[in-house]
Amino acid sequence: MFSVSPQLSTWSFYWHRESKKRSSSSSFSQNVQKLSTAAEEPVPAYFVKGGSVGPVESFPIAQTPIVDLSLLRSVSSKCSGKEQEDELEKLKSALSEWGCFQAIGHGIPTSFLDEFRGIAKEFFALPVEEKQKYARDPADLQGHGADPILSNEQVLDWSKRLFLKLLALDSRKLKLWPETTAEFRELLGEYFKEVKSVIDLLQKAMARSLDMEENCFSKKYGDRAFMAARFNHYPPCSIPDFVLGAKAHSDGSGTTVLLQDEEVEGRQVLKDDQWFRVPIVPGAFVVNVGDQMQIMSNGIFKSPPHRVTANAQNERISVAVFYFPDTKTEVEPNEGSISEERPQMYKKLENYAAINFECFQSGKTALDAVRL
Ligand SMILES: O=C(O)CCC(=O)C(=O)O
Ligand SMILES: [Fe+2]
Repeated sequence: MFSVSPQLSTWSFYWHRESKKRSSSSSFSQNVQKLSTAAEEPVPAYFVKGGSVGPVESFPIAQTPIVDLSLLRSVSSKCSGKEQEDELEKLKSALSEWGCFQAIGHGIPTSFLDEFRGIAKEFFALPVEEKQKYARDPADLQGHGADPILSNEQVLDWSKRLFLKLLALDSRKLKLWPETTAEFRELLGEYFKEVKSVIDLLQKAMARSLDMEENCFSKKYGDRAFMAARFNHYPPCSIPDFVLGAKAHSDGSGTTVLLQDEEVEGRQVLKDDQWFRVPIVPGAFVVNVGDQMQIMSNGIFKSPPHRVTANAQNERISVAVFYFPDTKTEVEPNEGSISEERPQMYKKLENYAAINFECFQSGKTALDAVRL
């Protein structure tokens, strides 16, 4: 029905090891990019398998819950214990039914989010030669460009990305942080701090919503947790029904926090074999569970397949921040999520990104491969 590919950032851990093997497919990639940019028309390498995706309007709108993060902070004069319990319940049902929700009440001013989107738009609007200064090296994952191409059969995404690591601090490659707009570096540094504190709050709230010790998830991320930002740019596309801005995938992260375009829709989420359009909620983040949180919660929280449709008239941007456990910490279902009715579903594992990558190469789904 759909294929789930590993989220791009999970490839980073394998990039150096695998890059030598891929010189022929990376020249294929460059040729495809040149061809499609020159003609501004998607070439067949972008066509989704199985024909038309269908007109976007034919998909229902997702009634994903809206969770107010201000009610999840420790009980204060702002809310009663009962209000907090209700919001935790809403969070739990959102993550177990949809695997995602719209987060409001995060405390980050809308004006700051608008400014942040603005610098992303400014970057993508730069002339090709300017963006080239921040190009992804074929042997690396950080920088600007298209997704790495691992095989000639891979269907390409109608998008360009700027991928930058944020954590561990020593993995940042500042020379790839654009200097083209004066504030880019400063705003990204600020955005990182804000989103990190939202994620820290969420890890605790997710644990509490399952009646578990509030640090049981966060401590699994280890001393060298991995965090990265992916700025996505989806240009207009002349044949939107036959091309995807991002093909169906689940994120290999623990948690992903996404800032959507403020005007142009495009994200879809899969629930009960049906694709739904994710609406734009002004000032909200879309938060989704990644595969590793599905494992840590013993399958209670779902890592939802999602994708991005193409648009004939408008460009779209989004910024995803992924938070991953340290590759060396052991990830396994938390004890509190295992019971007689819900026996342990997943193995204890290290470096899920590696497993995800190997599975992708052999056409398997990583979450299935790590199931007991
Ligand atoms: O642009 C979007 O809405 C989704 C992007 C996404 O799924 C990703 O970057 O992993
Ligand atoms: Fe994603």
